[in-house]
Amino acid sequence: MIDHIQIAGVLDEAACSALCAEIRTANGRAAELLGRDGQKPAWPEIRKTRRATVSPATEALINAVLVEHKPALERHFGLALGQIEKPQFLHYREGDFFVPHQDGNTPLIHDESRFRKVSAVIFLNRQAEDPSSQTYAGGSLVLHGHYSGPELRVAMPALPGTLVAFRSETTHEVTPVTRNERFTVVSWYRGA
Ligand SMILES: O=C(O)CCC(=O)C(=O)O
Ligand SMILES: [Fe+2]
Repeated sequence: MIDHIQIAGVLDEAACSALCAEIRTANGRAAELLGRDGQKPAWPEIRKTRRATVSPATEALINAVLVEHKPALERHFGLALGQIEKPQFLHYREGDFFVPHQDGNTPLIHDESRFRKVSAVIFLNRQAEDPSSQTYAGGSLVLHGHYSGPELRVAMPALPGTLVAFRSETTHEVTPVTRNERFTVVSWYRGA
């Protein structure tokens, strides 16, 4: 079992569509590793995605959603959560991906990421194999089981408006997008 939680409907379909449109047209840049402002772009063999700069109102909307669902995550993971990191608004185009990685909370790495306890991803559009202008193919968020256990890979269903959260030390990846564009918002809850 890979500890995670899915909460459907944190944003409605209209809000998801509006967000996708805003991310697509907003200024953006190659996303970094760790998401630190001013950091040099990630090596393209590790992470390839565009990070958009959205309006303050949109950022406030997402912050409110992340705050609203914090108690459910605290109950699920049995953790007291504190600060929420600045959300990232991600736009994956064909060929974009993020190799298997951990977001933080690993005792081996002593950087900002050690404060991250729970990672959250909000899906903004739908993954589907049959072509439609509204959906994308590939681009699965796949959680990996702990290396010490049986080999386990669990793809998260990408439903617009669904929030998926997992412990930040969980290895996960985004497989390459093979058709169209994928939109997500990601953020991290730190320990209280
Ligand atoms: O876009 C996603 O589904 C996840 C991205 C991710 O793993 C990250 O930004 O650390
Ligand atoms: Fe991640």
